[in-house]
Amino acid sequence: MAAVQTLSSSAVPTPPLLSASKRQTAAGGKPLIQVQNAGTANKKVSFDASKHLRFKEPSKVHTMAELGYAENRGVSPIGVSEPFPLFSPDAIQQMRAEVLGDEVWEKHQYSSELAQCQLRGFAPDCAPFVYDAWRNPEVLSIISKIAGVDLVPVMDFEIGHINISVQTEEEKNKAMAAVVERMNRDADEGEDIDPIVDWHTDSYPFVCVTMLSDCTNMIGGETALRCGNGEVVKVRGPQMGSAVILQGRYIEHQALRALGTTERISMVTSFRPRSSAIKDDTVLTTVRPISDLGELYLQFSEYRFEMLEERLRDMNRIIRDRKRARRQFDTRGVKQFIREQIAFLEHMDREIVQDDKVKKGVVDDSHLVSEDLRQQRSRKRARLAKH
Ligand SMILES: O=C(O)CCC(=O)C(=O)O
Ligand SMILES: [Fe+2]
Repeated sequence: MAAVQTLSSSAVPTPPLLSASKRQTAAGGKPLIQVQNAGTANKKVSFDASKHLRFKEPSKVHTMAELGYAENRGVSPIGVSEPFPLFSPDAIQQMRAEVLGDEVWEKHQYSSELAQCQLRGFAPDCAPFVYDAWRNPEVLSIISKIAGVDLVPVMDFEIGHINISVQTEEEKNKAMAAVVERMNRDADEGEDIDPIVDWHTDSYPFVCVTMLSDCTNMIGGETALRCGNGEVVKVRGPQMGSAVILQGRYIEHQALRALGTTERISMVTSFRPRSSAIKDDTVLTTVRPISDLGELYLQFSEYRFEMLEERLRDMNRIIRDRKRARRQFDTRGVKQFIREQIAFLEHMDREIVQDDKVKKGVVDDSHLVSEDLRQQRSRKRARLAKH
């Protein structure tokens, strides 16, 4: 097992293993979660960047090169940022009130092998504040500057994806006791067997992970990243109102389990480059089994077809301009362009899997790049099958 280092300077203890623990989440029902401090959230508030932003630059961003990856692996040389303050406490309360409303839990809750409880696709209908926040030009400009590339939300369905982990006070204490007991037995295999979100690469180029829970007493809860050389490093998780930006399509990562708190609710919004000229390696592997398929396929097709329209228009302009300038037709260049667009369409055809072939909650292994993580996953499957 590779050594684990911490990228951040702050001393965050490693969340150790819990042998037989089962994180309690809302599988099916809505847990009791404190939604608001008296009154704020009942008022309908519109997102206003001048009131709701508390942005401060991250202390550091780590490049792909620093993580041991080639600079041209992704769509930007930036790999991951340290956590940075983004939204005001009022904004977070407003987001919590929208996200934790009954309608969202009834209509938009999903669960998969990778993560036990997620809320998805609710923002346009049920969470106008969340929806507007992530489409706000000032917010997009902040995210883009840190990411090193101009970004837009990948599609409406992915605005405000929520990962939920909740436990009662009693479960929290039990989990802590189990960890202490395990540490005494010194049985650290270096593997978090009950992470909040297991090892994966994201389906989309960039994510912004925003914390909606109070993490003052949280132990763990960081993001583990796998470097180019196989080493595992950790980035400090964000505090309430803070965020982390990660080029998650190109870096295997895992959201480590959090101890010492009764809830960890994170909001993960996914982004793609604004420019249609930049490659779009988006896949639907991790999201197909936890989505309204019709909605996901429609939005994926819509933005990819728009990209294609723009690319074709741009290419037409180029060939007409050459003609006007009395230059020869660029046969080689145009053929290359055609091949790239064929590959672009073939990629779409592969990602849009027939509805009856998609199993709810079941993710295959194509989101894992490294052989040892694939093996770790099959060991875990075997272990779960026994219980
Ligand atoms: O909850 C988090 O910290 C983010 C987890 C993650 O990597 C994901 O949802 O893709
Ligand atoms: Fe992720």
